[in-house]
Amino acid sequence: MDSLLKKIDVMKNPTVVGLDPTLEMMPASMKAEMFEKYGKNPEAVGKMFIKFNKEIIDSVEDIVPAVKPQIAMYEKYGIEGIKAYLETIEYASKKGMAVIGDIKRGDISSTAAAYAAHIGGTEIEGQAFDLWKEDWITVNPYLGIDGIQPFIDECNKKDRGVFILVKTSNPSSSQLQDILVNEKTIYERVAELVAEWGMQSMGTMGYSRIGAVVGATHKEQGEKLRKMMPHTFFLVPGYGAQGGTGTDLEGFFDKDKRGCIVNSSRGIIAAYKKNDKYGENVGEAARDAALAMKADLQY
Ligand SMILES: O=C(O)c1cc(=O)[nH]c(=O)n1[C@@H]1O[C@H](COP(=O)(O)O)[C@@H](O)[C@H]1O
Repeated sequence: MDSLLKKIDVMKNPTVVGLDPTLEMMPASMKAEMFEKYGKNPEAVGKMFIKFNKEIIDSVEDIVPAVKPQIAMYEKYGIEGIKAYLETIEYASKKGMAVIGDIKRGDISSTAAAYAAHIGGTEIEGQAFDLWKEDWITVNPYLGIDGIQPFIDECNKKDRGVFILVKTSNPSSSQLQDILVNEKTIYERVAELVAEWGMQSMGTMGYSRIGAVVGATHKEQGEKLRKMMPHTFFLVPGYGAQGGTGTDLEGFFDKDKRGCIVNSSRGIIAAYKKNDKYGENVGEAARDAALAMKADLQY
């Protein structure tokens, strides 16, 4: 936790660039080059994603503290996609960026323990393998603490962290998360549990390594959750493409303007498509969009 907070402080920028590439997002010349070299197949798409992500990372590494690759975008292309996911993580880590693996796992304890290899690595005959190398991952709390504890244990051992879904950014999040039970919504109850679970794992800067996902599209709920969870760090998706703005997020931060890292994926990585002046210059457009986001958050 402390290292992510320090990176944010040093860069004076509480944002994370979401690496959610799609085939449709790839520049035409990159598509043509990779299809020509590898054929029209998953390998070509994997190579495009690596090249595209590296361009983005190179263009923002000095102004943005973290990236959040969304594993679904890579899993869509099978093993070749996963290779691109892993190479992206390795590249971002080498550049000193924090990596939040958006994997949203959650299952019974024995299965969660296997998924926890994302954080803790895996062991074969006494030999340790750190296969995934994410610093943080996202997890789903629907199964309760036995689906979460294996991740917390590995985070505590390896000095890594998790963000647990509390109030998600999507329009139908209210369908389950806002149901009232004994005068509290489900998401408030989850928030209480996440805050309690986080007490096992406090850093030295006032925040736990057990964080919460709170959507930028829910201004009032975010403000309420900040008050309910003073030691829980928030991953805040939903900025930009989903409608969240800087002013919506003022109450998500604490009084020192800490406590959040705000994600934008399409709004940054596909910014080149929004203005003809960029042509296929993915990196320059991403940098400009990342700087505009920082300014919008008044950092
Ligand atoms: O856990 C997440 O990151 C997440 C939680 C949530 O409530 N809403 C949400 O949009 N996300 C992820 O954040 C990213 C948002 O992408 P953009 O809408 O393109 O900025 C996607 O990878 C989503 O899967």
